[in-house]
Amino acid sequence: MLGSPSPAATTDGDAAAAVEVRDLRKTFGAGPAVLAGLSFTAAHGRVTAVLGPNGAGKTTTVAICEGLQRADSGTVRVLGLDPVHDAAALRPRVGVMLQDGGLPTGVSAHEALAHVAALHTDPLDLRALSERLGLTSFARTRVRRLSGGQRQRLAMACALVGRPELVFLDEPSAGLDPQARLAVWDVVRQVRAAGVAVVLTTHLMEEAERLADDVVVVDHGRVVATGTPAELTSGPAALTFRSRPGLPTRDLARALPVGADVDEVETGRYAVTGVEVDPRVVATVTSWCASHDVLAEGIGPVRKTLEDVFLDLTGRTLR
Ligand SMILES: Nc1ncnc2c1ncn2[C@@H]1O[C@H](COP(=O)(O)OP(=O)(O)OP(=O)(O)O)[C@@H](O)[C@H]1O
Repeated sequence: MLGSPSPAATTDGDAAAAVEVRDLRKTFGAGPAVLAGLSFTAAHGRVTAVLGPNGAGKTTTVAICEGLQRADSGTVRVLGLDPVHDAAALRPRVGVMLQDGGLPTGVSAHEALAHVAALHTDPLDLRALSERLGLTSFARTRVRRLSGGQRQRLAMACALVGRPELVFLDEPSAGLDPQARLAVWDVVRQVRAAGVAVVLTTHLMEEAERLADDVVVVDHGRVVATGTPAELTSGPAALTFRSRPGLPTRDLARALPVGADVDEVETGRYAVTGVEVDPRVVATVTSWCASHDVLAEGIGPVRKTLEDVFLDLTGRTLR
């Protein structure tokens, strides 16, 4: 099976987390704290997606877990080991896909992958892996001539070829076309099914929603929410409907139970929030519309998406 961890690999107890990060703090020079007490765990055999606005500290956190950077304080255990002191022991057990690829540029894509495979005792079958990730059509192309998306896929193959127990994927589908993205998601699901822990960063809410078992939302160097996508989006639904623009929303809110808010969320689209959407609330909105000669179309409850939750947690201001 694609991605089955090397039989030679040993796991430090199933109960222990694959990654355990406690109270990480990091400041670069005289700048503000990039990590301000960040803690999370990632479990074996699950996909953990780390989300956060630009500059939130995701890449820095992952780089510390990979042993590429050091925190000022806090603890990190990766497969029960210290990523800096135990780097040699972790190297064959952890796959890393960096945002900038970190690949040799003067060799062909196939040579680069074969080189990484040769560093491992029981690498995956290169042909099967290349086919899964669609590398075959550019296997003879020099890495420096690859497109961004081709390079991404090659970097992912290099991260997986050694049958790691844990793999870090930094924005694995950034810049990929829809076909390649689906191929990458399939591969992630396969390695998870083989028991591999996957920690990925992403800006794609759809990716997190469809792929992640656990989501960690980071902002300003701290974790602001964790949970499964279902848990994070399980809050009360909004009642939405379409009608003519400019309805007197305050007047409608006054007709509803205390705590209800009514907003025109986009031109001619309204959302009632702040109250449980029950039949009485729907009836109140409908009868208010009737008494104001307002036709409400498509009225019904709508659950929050992960993007709604993300924007609620991290705000709408550009970073
Ligand atoms: N080597 C460095 N020297 C100085 N500042 C740095 C360094 N590396 C990261 N930073 C700063 O740390 C902050 C967090 O960066 P990081 O790359 O971890 O964010 P991120 O959440 O991965 O963002 P993005 O989504 O844009 O990739 C940023 O403000 C960045 O400028």
